[in-house]
Amino acid sequence: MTASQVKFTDFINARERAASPPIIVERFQEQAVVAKGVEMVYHTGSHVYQVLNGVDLTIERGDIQLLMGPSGSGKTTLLSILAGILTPTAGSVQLLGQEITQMSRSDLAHFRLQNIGFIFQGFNLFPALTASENVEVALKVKGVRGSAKRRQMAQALLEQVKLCDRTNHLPRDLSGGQKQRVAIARALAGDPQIIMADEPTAALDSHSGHDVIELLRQLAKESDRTVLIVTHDARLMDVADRIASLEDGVLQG
Ligand SMILES: Nc1ncnc2c1ncn2[C@@H]1O[C@H](COP(=O)(O)OP(=O)(O)OP(=O)(O)O)[C@@H](O)[C@H]1O
Repeated sequence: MTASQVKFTDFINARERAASPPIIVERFQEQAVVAKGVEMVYHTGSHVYQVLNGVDLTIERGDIQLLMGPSGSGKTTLLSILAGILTPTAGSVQLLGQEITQMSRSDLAHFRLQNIGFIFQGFNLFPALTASENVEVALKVKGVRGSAKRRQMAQALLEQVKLCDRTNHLPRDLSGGQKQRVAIARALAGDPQIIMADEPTAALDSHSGHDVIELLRQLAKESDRTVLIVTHDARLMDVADRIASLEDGVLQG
C-alpha cells in the first residue's frame, strides 16, 4: 500500500479500540504537532528511496498549516507519519504533547480516533449509506452510544457544514462539494483537536472548492482546531497561517 492509498476504514479497527483504554491529552497544549528529525526510507525490490530527510515541523494549536511541494516529494508520506499511520524510519512525532512513535499499535489507533479527523481528496464515503449514516458510523466508531443520539449529533454536524437539507441523500445524489462537506462533518465527529486533510479541494470545481476552504478556515478559527492540509491548491494559501514546502525530502519554510 502506498502512502496515498490510506483509507478511512484503516482507522476503524474495532478490535484494537476495544483493547485500549483512552489516552488523556491536554486540551490546552500550545503546540499541536512537534516533529523532529523525521526520516522515511522506502525499500522496493533493490531500490531504496529516501523520501524524507530530517524533517522538523512544529504546528501551533489553532493554526492552519499547509504542506505543499512537487508531486512525489513526500507530502502524503509525511502526513501519514504525523497521523501515526506510517512509522518513520527515524525521528520523533509529538501530537498534543504525546510521543506517538513510542505508542503501541492499539494505543495509537485509539489516540487517532479520539484526536484526529481525516479528510481525503476522494471523500471516502460509504456509498450505500446516506449522508447522515456516514456521519453516524463515525460517531459509533468514536464511542457515542445510542442510535437516536448519534442521529441527532449527525444532524447537528451536517448543519454545521450547511447540509441539513441533504441528510438523507446517498453520496451518488450529492455534488462533489456536498460529498466533501459530508466528509468534513464526519471528520468532526467526536470533536477532534486536529484535522488532517490530503488534497481536500483537488476534486472540486472552483465554487465548491471555495466553500470547502471557507469551512476549513472556520473549523480552525472558530473552534481552535489545528488543521494540517496537504495541497497543490494555491487558493488555500489565503487562509493558511503557515506554509511549508517539501523539496528533495527536506522541509522548506
Ligand atoms: N509504500 C511505498 N513504497 C515505496 N515507495 C513509496 C511508497 N509510498 C510512496 N512511495 C514513493 O514515495 C514518494 C513520495 O510519495 P508521496 O505519496 O508521499 O508523495 P506526494 O508528495 O504526496 O505526491 P503527490 O503530490 O503526487 O500526491 C513517491 O516517489 C512515491 O512513489
